[in-house]
Amino acid sequence: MMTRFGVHDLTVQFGGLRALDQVSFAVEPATFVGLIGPNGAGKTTFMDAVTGFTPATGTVTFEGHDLSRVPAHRRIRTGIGRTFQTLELFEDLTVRENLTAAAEKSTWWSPLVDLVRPRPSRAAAEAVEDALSRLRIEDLADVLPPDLSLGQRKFVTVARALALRPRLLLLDEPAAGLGTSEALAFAARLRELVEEGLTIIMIDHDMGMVLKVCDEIHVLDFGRLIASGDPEAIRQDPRVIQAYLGVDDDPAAAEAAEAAEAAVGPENGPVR
Ligand SMILES: Nc1ncnc2c1ncn2[C@@H]1O[C@H](COP(=O)(O)OP(=O)(O)OP(=O)(O)O)[C@@H](O)[C@H]1O
Repeated sequence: MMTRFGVHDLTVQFGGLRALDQVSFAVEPATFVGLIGPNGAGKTTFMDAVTGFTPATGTVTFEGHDLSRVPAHRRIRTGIGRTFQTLELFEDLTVRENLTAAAEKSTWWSPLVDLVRPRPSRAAAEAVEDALSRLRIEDLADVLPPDLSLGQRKFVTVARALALRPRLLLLDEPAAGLGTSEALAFAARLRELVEEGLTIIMIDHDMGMVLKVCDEIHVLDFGRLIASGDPEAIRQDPRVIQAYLGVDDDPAAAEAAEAAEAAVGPENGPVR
């Protein structure tokens, strides 16, 4: 089977700080990948390097193509989508209009097209309806963002990324701020997208959730990949436990360590 996505020796240097240090791994299609690590480990930098938002050395390959020299806006067109930690939507546009704005791939001639045909293309309109139905949020199509709950906003943010029909989706803390059960329900919906063929790489601080829904997990610490494996292997990996327990003056790390410990029980196997 062709590897859908891979990074090799991916490295990002910010002045004297090596935020990402020779990270290499491959991801097979339709896999749910978790990317975890303590604060400042380099997780967001990884997403930025993959999508071309930050300069990096090493290689990024996707579906047989080397994207390393491809600029950020063109990487999106190759089928890589992402969400950001901030949930910014156009607050005076409805959910459907927000998705449509994202789905319309702009080109140098699109302002001219807008003059003669100021309506979404059929392909974009279809992609929007498809994204709404895949996340089962058709009922939110005409709602304005200020009227959305936090949980609904999370779904809309993912739907907006789906409206560009990505085959690989990078999610940066998509469930942040949700309560445990709401986060798990949200992750279960993401899991369904993976079952339908989408590949997802998700950053999240909620170690318990990542261990429950992901097929494989990569752990970063100080920019280095310190462990890779399935949830069971990650649970038991001493370097992972050390990375989380080692930074005990960091409340988020302490919280993650507690979640990791709580997730060790046999009743916490992966949900499928
Ligand atoms: N533009 C930048 N310039 C300089 N240093 C940066 C820049 N962006 C990130 N860093 C540093 O790079 C390191 C990795 O940051 P990054 O945001 O990728 O970590 P993270 O794992 O996503 O952390 P968090 O869990 O807090 O979001 C940190 O030490 C951060 O301070």
